[in-house]
Amino acid sequence: MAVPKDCPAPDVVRSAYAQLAVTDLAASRWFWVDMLGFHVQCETKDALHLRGTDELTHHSLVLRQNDVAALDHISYRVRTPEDVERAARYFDALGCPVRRVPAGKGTNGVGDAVRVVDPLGFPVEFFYEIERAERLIQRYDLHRGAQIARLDHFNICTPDIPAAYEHYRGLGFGCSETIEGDEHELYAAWMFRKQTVHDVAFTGGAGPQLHHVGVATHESHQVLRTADIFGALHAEHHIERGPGRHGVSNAFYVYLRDPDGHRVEIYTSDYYTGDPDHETYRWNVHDDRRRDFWGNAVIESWYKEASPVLDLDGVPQPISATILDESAVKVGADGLG
Ligand SMILES: O=S(=O)(O)c1ccc(O)c(O)c1
Ligand SMILES: [Fe+2]
Repeated sequence: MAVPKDCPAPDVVRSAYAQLAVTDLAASRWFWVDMLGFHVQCETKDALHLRGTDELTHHSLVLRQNDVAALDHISYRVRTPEDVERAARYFDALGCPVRRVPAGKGTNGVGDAVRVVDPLGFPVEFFYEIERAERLIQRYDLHRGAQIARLDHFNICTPDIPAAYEHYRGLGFGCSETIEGDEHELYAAWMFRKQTVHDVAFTGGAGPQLHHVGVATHESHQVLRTADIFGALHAEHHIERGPGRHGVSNAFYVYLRDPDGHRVEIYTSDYYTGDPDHETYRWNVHDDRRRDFWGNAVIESWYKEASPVLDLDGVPQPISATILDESAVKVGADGLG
């Protein structure tokens, strides 16, 4: 994937928010607010703007009423207002669809933004300005459900993992971990701008599709509590995978599916990646501990199901078949192959 020579990449600070199109806003409110404990920063007749207890900006998740369940866009915050225009020029030079979204014309609370369909087919927004929000870190009286602290990452399904890796390297992302074959074929990668394991990760599969949104809690007992709450309310069918310990990232996790099937990971206890010479940790695809450190199998829906994505006009995008994914090789504990 070529990197434009005379168009510097925008300086991405972090994964900032995901905007999900949902078919029943009330049912989604039950899942994301009542059960998971996201805080409602702003509610309109057709959208909810939510955030975690540690987040000081307007939102990290937007749920928008729509006739189709899909990803509206993922969004990265950039370091300066000038980086918003840099993003427009960079993606324009890549030949991608680019749309400038002035403050007030896009997502509530967000200032001037640029939305693109990136070379992998994903709708992605870059912004700098966003409304500030009240500090809730020590409002323990308001911490409920899973006690979500903040958005941590996006995981995207794409048929060409090496192309995804090259695209995000071009945006200046580091690579913390990979899953590779015996000849170093790339099956998955975790990439970062903030100094943790990832802001974005790639799962081999038909794409472009959103695999999941990863949200962080402070401690593993909150991951366990999430599973207990869903069990207590006989909503256990929303639990898809885990709780467990990841090999990659070392995080403690549980995956849930929301009423539309959007996947969310409750995730905690990964690690620091901020040194300039941070080295990528490489897992072999045949290592049964890579996805679950205790060797537990990964349910097939986790590999095969994901959310479609919309283009800049809200039209669902076609998905292309996989070039190479883990199910193409015997992967032991996953029970695939
Ligand atoms: O299942 S993996 O250990 O590969 C994994 C690691 C980190 C994640 O955020 C994830 O979703 C999945
Ligand atoms: Fe994840």
